[in-house]
Amino acid sequence: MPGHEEVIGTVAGPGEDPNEFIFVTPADQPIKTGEFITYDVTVDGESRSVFARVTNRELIRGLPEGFLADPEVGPETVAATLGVPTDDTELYRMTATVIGFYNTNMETFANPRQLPDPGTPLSIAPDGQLETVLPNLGCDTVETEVTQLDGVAHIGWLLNRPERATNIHIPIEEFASTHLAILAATGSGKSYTASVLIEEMMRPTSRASLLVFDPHGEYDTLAEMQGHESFREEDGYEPDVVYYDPERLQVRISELEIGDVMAILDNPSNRMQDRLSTAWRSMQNQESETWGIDDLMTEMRSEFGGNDASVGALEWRLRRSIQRNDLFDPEENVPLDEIIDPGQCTVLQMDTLDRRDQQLITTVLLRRLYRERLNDVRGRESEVEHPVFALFEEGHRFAPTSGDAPSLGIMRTITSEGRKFGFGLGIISQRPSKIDQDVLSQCGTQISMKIRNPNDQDAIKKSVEAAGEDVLRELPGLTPGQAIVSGDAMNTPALIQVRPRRTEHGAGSLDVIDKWREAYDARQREPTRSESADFGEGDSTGVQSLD
Ligand SMILES: Nc1ncnc2c1ncn2[C@@H]1O[C@H](COP(=O)(O)OP(=O)(O)OP(=O)(O)O)[C@@H](O)[C@H]1O
Repeated sequence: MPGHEEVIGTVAGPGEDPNEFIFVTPADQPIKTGEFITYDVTVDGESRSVFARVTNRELIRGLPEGFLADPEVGPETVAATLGVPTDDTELYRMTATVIGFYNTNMETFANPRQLPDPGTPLSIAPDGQLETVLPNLGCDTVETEVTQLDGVAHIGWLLNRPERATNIHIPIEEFASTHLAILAATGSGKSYTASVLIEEMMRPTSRASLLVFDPHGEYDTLAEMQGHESFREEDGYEPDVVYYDPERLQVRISELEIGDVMAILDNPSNRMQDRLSTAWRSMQNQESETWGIDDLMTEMRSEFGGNDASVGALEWRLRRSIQRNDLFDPEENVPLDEIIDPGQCTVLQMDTLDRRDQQLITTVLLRRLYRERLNDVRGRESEVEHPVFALFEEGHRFAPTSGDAPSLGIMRTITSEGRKFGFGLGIISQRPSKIDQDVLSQCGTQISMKIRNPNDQDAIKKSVEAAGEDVLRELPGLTPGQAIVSGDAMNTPALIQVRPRRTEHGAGSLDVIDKWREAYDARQREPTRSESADFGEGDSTGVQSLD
């Protein structure tokens, strides 16, 4: 309450936008843009603390005549309220946007639809209140102790405040059901932030069922959660971290849909497409789910005759692209019960698979999981009887704006429908402009970090409606680990410092200079070939042996 907190400035008058007001503050008040301030107003006869965000800051020297929007509030009044002398005082002219007062019935902000009167004293919003009202935690009082709530993820603290002064806990259920996007340029802390959230989701209070699609092998160190005391509970809980290596990733051929097969085959002619679709459909209508390319060819020949040129050409392509690729198998499929379990984080390591194979295994796995979630919610027998959250590194690879990624269709389906079936997706990407707009705009919670590329900034602005221009202006200036959190998990966007990981971070870039120096030193210590030969070691050259 402003009455209890130190006054840091005074309202001068309205700003340009209907929700904006201008206030002045002396230079010794370190108010940064993005800071949350508060003032009291009476709404329907009740005194309310309204929160506002500082969006702009300009230095003004002295108090020019006519500066204040309301002529009734003279410079002396402002200066007197601030307790500073009027002569030679440096003042800042600040712009703030009203967020609203926290309505404990609606459990979110309500806009009072009236700007503060000129002369209204302003205070810095108290840390404890911000912890309760900034994230969408559904608290019914601003005094709630958020660390006591179940299912919250401690992601970090407000950037404008001292370290750990205003901790931000976001509701896991919100981002895990209405999807998440983590967007940032390379090296800005995407996989670090994703790992922080994984850690939070795997703690004893949440025990999530997570699947990480990892095309680069960046999540090796999550295994440290096993045996780490922050993740253990007295009832015996400890997260299970399972690494699934590429050799174990297999797709049963009958799980492929005709669209997937067309994407695998190089540009088949219309006639080939026609032949293949007919035969594929008849195979899918069979009872057996374990058939291979030989069975498919038998079917095609019986339909179109053994001498059909298109059938011959298809056979060659099918054998080359499917039969000889270890990813596909007439029988084997990744068993869902090996990769999905509550309290289990499975990392699907796809680093040795090419892009097309990564997309195909992803397509088929997502389709199977979605089917099982649908069955579960509809009361039918299901292999996956609990919600699932799947996280995608290089999200633009699986849901690209252009190209023919077979995974795009199922990614769109899950982002638009998954919420109803307890299936959430997290898309991580350094190229937001290369992610399908439908998929990106369905990601309800966004964590945006440093992004300089103008196209990527535009993509974020378009899809991250919740963040607002003034907050997004910060994007290019962020440093690694700093982020804007916005969307469903927040009542209003906030600029945060992501907390340090509990486990080691394994995805840092190589320390090139150290590696060169080490390699050079190692090379210096090796005996040269001629020295080895002198000592009778290793291969000697023909010339030396003749000597
Ligand atoms: N919250 C943080 N606290 C401390 N250090 C951090 C934080 N976030 C990122 N870093 C540092 O920044 C480095 C890069 O982070 P990270 O590997 O997550 O980047 P990235 O955006 O995933 O990069 P890439 O696109 O190359 O995978 C980390 O190795 C770490 O040193």
